[in-house]
Amino acid sequence: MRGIVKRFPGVVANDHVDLKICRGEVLAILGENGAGKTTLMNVLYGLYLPDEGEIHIKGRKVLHRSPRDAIENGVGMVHQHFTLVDDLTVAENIVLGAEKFKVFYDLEKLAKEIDEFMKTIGLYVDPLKKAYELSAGEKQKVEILKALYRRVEVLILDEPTSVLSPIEVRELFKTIRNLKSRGISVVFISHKLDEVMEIADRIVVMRAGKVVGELAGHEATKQLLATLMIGSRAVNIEEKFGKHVRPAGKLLEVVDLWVKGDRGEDSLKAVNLVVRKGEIVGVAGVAGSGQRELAEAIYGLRPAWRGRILLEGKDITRSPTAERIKMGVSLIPEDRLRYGVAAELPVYENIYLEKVHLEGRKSLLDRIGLRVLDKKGMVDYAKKVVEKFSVKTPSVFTNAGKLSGGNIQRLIVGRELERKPLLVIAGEPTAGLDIAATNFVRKMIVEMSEAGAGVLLISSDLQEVLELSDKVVILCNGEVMGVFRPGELSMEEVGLMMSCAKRMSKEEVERAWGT
Ligand SMILES: Nc1ncnc2c1ncn2[C@@H]1O[C@H](COP(=O)(O)OP(=O)(O)OP(=O)(O)O)[C@@H](O)[C@H]1O
Repeated sequence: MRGIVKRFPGVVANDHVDLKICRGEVLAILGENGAGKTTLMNVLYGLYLPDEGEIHIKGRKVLHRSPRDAIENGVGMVHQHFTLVDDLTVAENIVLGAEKFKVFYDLEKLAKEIDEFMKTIGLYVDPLKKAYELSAGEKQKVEILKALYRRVEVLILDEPTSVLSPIEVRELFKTIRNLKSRGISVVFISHKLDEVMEIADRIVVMRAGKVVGELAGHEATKQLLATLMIGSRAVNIEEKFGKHVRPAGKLLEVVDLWVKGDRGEDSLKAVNLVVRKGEIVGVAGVAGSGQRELAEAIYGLRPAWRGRILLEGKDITRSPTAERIKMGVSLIPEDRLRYGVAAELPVYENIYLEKVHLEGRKSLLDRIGLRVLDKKGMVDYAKKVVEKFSVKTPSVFTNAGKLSGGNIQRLIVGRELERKPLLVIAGEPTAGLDIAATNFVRKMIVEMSEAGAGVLLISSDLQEVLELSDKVVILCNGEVMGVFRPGELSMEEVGLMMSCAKRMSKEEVERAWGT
């Protein structure tokens, strides 16, 4: 890629970028939120036409007007948000849209063909499973297989590990090494320095739309990478967050909670849970163990068919979400693009969304159902949140969907924390955030708890859960496997519980909640 320039209203996302990708290498692209990584790869993948610059593949100048052009030229991309069709099988998803795909086909024959294809690649998912039955790791495998089926030679993975459990990350790395040995080039976008240093042959660092540094994987140190990414500003890459407050009375109590998942299965079974004022309770588990359903049930987005949810002793099991918000419950949803923002609304309206519930019915007009919004007040408030949480956006009038992934996350975290909730349900609050923003959000969460709020911290980053939480609960298959304080169990025991291979007795769990 030579001299790539891509401008959006108010920002130069890529500012004369040169980038070389060699055959059979793993190239990592690092950079702070909004540095321009995804834009550059979207240009390569034909999602955006650059304003200036050229792309050459194997010495030939190409023009990628659409992903179809890119795929034809051997470039594939797996986005952070998967694009599989839920109701189709793995085999159908892999061939869907490929040139060889026919409208009429024999599913069994197709499955057999795909079965063989997967075996030659060394990457396997049951071809007859429906996409909705797959775990995040399996979905990602299917996305990779989909690209490989189209014979791509360059595979772009945008933050591929942010949705994976530690075991799935190991598997992905095995896959990447396997692809490399077959001469396929992998572009790896990530914020996790350990992962980048482990897997990358070469690392390119971007800052404010420009490439500011390049080094070989084996030369990299965390400090070096952080300095390149952030420039002269100092950043503490291993910042620790100690908590100095003792949890007080019960804030949230979940009693014998049973909740159905999207497919009617029991995704939470007899879950008991207590969050005290000033306490951070971490929820750990392999993705898809019931974490999302737990968050949604407490926030009122998913009904409980058995059990009770109490907030400060008041039964809110059947209360609508709006009422829970008024009572001080706040949610940072894990699927931020789908549930976190209204992409077509400007930043300021997104920030104000929940405050509308909070302010109640003030005027007469309000009471007859006509709400008068104070636009200047909304804009001023949004500006304050944007500044405090360093949301990078051309202005508060820009549509939220136009922000980079990390900046959307900052917006949501800012909106939720700024209204000083009583209970914060934080789903993957630091996924996709750069080092500075991760530190900032962790610090905010600790500060909120120190100010007396209760926090339910749901995170697939086990290190994060162990570091921040007063107590940790492990979910597997929708059941509580254990409750403990960080340090009380070995990592091995934690791992066994995460895979349902070990569970604490009922009495032990009850005792742990009681303390
Ligand atoms: N479709 C778009 N319209 C307007 N602005 C955009 C669009 N896509 C990206 N931008 C802007 O371009 C800049 C670079 O965004 P990009 O998504 O490439 O960053 P990134 O390095 O991938 O960040 P992150 O780590 O947060 O995902 C940001 O300021 C973003 O707001």
